[in-house]
Amino acid sequence: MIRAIVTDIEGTTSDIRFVHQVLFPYARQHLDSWILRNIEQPEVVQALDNLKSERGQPEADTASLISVLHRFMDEDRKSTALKALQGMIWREGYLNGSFTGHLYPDVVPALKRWQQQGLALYVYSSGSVPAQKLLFGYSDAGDITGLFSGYFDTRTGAKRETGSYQQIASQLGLEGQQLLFLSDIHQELDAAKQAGWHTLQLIRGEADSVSVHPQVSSFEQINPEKV
Ligand SMILES: CSCCC(=O)C(=O)COP(=O)(O)O
Ligand SMILES: [Mg+2]
Repeated sequence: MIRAIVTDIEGTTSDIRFVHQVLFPYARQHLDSWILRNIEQPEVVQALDNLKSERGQPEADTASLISVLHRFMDEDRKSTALKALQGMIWREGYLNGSFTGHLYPDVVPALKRWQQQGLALYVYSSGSVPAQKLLFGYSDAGDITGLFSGYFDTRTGAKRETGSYQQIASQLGLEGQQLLFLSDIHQELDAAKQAGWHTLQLIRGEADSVSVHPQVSSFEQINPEKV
């Protein structure tokens, strides 16, 4: 029996185009000036120190770190340091009204229904936990953070690694068979399935004929009692 649902964001609750055509360009456009303006903020120092560690370059200067961050953005690298900094930059965009977090219209009614059924709801995304809270806190449907009991990001591990799902299950005190993971990416679902989780693939756009996971095109089609 499913006790908790863990959802991906990009391509699952929210349009990939919002992430790739709104959020990522905003971070790219503001990255250099934002870092230089905030270089002494402890969370920025921490993220840049983490980037130096990720790169094995403890002596790297700010200019070379900024250039690494641009390369990571070009490659859509799920670097924890980049994701932390993107989240900090997006905060300004949400607060100044540049954008709101996109949600497919079927998402909030389903989340509310599942919560009323007694299921606990969680998020697992490569976006940092603060970035996840911003997207759901300043979403098209207003602040829906109250629907979630917790958030996981790459600090728990990469989304295509089975160990990440074992780690999340252990932190939630649940068995894999009590957990359902929703994602658009079959490699992420493969990793979750390997950890014993139930899986459902969201097909919001292009078909995925290689996937072995059950597929739906909307949260409306999901009945957690029948997975
Ligand atoms: C918090 S929304 C931004 C998501 C993001 O930064 C990202 O890289 C999406 O990665 P995911 O693994 O969730 O597809
Ligand atoms: Mg996704």
